[in-house]
Amino acid sequence: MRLIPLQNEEQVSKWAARHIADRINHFNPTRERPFVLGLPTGGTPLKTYHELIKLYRAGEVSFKNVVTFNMDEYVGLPKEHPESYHSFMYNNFFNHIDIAPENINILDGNSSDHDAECRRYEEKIKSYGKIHLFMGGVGVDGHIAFNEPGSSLSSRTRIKTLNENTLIANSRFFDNDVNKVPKYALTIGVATLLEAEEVMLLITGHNKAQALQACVEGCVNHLWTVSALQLHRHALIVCDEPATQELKVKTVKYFTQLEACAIHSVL
Ligand SMILES: O=P(O)(O)OC[C@H]1O[C@](O)(CO)[C@@H](O)[C@@H]1O
Repeated sequence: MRLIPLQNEEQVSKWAARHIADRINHFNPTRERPFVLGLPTGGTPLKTYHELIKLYRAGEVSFKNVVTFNMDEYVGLPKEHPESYHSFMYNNFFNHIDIAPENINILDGNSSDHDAECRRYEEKIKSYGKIHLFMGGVGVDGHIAFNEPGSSLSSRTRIKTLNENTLIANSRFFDNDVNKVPKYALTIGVATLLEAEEVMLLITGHNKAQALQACVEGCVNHLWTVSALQLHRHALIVCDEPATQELKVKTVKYFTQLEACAIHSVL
């Protein structure tokens, strides 16, 4: 695991956007051999999307030969709803870059057969071989994608019931009315995420400090599904100072020193 402790959200988003652009450029994708990028929604990655758009406009990265897979989508919310993850992704990212529409993959939360939709998604990922880089965030309770506490660490893409913490946290996007938040979502599984070649999580803010601690210092535990990242060969956590509040000083120092002198293998 690499932990990149930075000062603030702005530094986190610039670092993460630069990392994604570097990975794409180093891969040198073509139509026949695209770069496959996994993407999240939520408040945390918003600034990273802004930074990626800036890099695209500056000619420093192109998404022409990039295929994307989103982590999750609410069940039963029309695609056109302003809070659907479809709307989020198009409004905040896809409409501003040169990605081909046919290269965008988002789970359909309105399909008539959710199990079949989840199987189709897994198959589609497999058809590209693997996801090269999956960016993610984390819930206050340590969930990755919508893998709520207690989710199997070997789970695949499926329908999940959202727990009360998540409904309350996400009610900020639904007029602060918890009853307006969809109760279910389709989500990639923990195992689906772990199969990506590299996983980069953005963890910012005081309210994510316990999740970061569980991820870096805790035991691998299904109650904090983010801790499954410890099983990944190339897990990368980019965090700000407020998120490190629950980590030991020794832990932060250790990872800071490592970054100062490490030689990173090329994936
Ligand atoms: O960044 P936020 O808004 O705190 O969201 C936390 C997490 O909740 C989810 O939206 C649920 O999937 C994740 O994708 C996200 O990382």
